[in-house]
Amino acid sequence: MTPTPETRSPLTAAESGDGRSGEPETARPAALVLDRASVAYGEVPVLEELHGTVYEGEAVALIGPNGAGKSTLIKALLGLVPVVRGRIEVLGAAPAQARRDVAYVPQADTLDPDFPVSVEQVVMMGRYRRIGWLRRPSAADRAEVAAALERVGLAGRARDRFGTLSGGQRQRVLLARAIAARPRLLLLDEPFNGVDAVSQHAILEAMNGLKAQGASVVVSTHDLAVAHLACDEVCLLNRHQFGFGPTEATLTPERLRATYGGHALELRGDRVIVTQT
Ligand SMILES: Nc1ncnc2c1ncn2[C@@H]1O[C@H](COP(=O)(O)OP(=O)(O)OP(=O)(O)O)[C@@H](O)[C@H]1O
Repeated sequence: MTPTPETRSPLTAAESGDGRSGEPETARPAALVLDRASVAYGEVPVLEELHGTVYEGEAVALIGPNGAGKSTLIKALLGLVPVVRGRIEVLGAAPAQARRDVAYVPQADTLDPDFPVSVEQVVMMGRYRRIGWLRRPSAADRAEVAAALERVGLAGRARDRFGTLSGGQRQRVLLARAIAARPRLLLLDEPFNGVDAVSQHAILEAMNGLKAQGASVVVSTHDLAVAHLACDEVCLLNRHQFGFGPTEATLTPERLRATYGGHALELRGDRVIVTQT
């Protein structure tokens, strides 16, 4: 018998938690299809045999230890790291072809806080792909920027210098920049790292708002509460896939322990704490 894609994962199909291994439950188009995909920077794949689907208007949490390959998967969705086996489809196209409709908020804040630029100017950067670099932003572009800032709870800070904001607020500005691009798919790499509770709440609200508008979200996180509060699906990763499916059914202590492999792991409330590496 030819093994199903799930049985090639470290856990069997039944264990993998893919509650949707049969036909999709929804008629909505797929935003993201992983079809036994392996991803590699060079010869040796960093990620192998990923398999699952995320539909439009849904969010998926990528959960796994440091070095599991979460950022690599996000880069593969942007077409920056090659798929060497299988297939990844983003918004019905190859990842590199879908870039116009995908927005990305990277893990580390790559914008120098000392760079003399206002919050509004940072968010306007998200519009340039649509406006073109040579045209001046229109009133409609400024309205988009204002709406994006409103969505992340920073409506009153448009004129402030970016560098004067707290780390959590800067993260929200970068999220607003991504929202202003009107993405159909938003990729967030560890957006909650080192972020205060108010910013965390604002980011979650913004994610839910985008989903309500039909956009899809991929978010890497160590925080299981994020998965429960804002994600329909989880993808448990540690070089292989240890589960992909509806959040409640997939996030079991057994699967989390398997995902975190050789690390001593504690589940404190909704957080995964790696106590020993
Ligand atoms: N540009 C690169 N070239 C070669 N290998 C890389 C490159 N970037 C990352 N890797 C390797 O790929 C593996 C997965 O790294 P990745 O950053 O995707 O993990 P992660 O799950 O995002 O971890 P973290 O939570 O620490 O950011 C690691 O072994 C890493 O060393």
